[in-house]
Amino acid sequence: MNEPTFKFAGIQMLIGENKQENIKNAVKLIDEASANGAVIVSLPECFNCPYSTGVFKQYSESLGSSETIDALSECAKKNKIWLIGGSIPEVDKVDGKIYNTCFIFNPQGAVVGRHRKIHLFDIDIPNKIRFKESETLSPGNSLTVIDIGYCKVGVGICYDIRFPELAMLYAKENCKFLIYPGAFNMTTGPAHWELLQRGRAVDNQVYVAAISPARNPDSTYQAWGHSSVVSPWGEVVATTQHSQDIIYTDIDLNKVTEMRSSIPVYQQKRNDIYQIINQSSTTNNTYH
Ligand SMILES: NC(=O)CC(=O)C(=O)O
Repeated sequence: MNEPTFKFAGIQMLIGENKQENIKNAVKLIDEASANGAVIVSLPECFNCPYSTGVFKQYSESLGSSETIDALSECAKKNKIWLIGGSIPEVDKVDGKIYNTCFIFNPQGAVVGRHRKIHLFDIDIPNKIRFKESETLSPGNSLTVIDIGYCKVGVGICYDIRFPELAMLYAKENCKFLIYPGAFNMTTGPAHWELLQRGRAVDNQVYVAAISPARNPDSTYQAWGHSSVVSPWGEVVATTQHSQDIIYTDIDLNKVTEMRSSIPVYQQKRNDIYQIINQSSTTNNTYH
């Protein structure tokens, strides 16, 4: 077996209320990750604004007139890296709806993917946390698969990780690496963050990365942090605590092949009993 290995970096950045400062911080940390050899880098969910339904509209931007997208495009091009641009509140120029959107850039700086969070984070855990993204956001309707040359990568945003069907569809599309910019909190983070990543990784025999903001004591939403990468075997191969940090790991595609040949669940699926079907258009390559 001689599959390629490549370096991934996840940026666990501190996010505040000042959009320009957030963008500046993101660019500085991406430059650092690239200088340390990362060829693919991911930012966290809502990296240019506070994670709060009350402010998404005010911070929202559209492709074609977005200082955030322009800065990320320039940064990907300068560093010649693949960039999974966390997420930002995106307003659609045609329908006016706001989405929680991850823009993805190739090493030439072109937007090659746009993942709009499919499953909105609507939860109510009595006396702990109530959050309703659907108060201001609309859900996306398609999967996002990017071929980065080394392998195909499937992208989800935060709550999307709770839906095994999405990860299974990505595996069916032959993705070997799933990346979820996310922002779990102090209630769900300790309970589910790592468990879900390990579950998605082992079920689908893929690498899984989940990249969080750093915890900001001044924020109304306290992010769990603990950005991590999990191998197809289910081991946590990179992680951190809750402060600003960059995590690095070598994504060794031999590990995917080894796992798939030693425990061949894909050949053992009982498609005569159950099936998982993609009913969306897998990727939408026309952006406005
Ligand atoms: N923020 C999210 O979308 C999801 C989350 O925090 C959770 O599922 O828990």
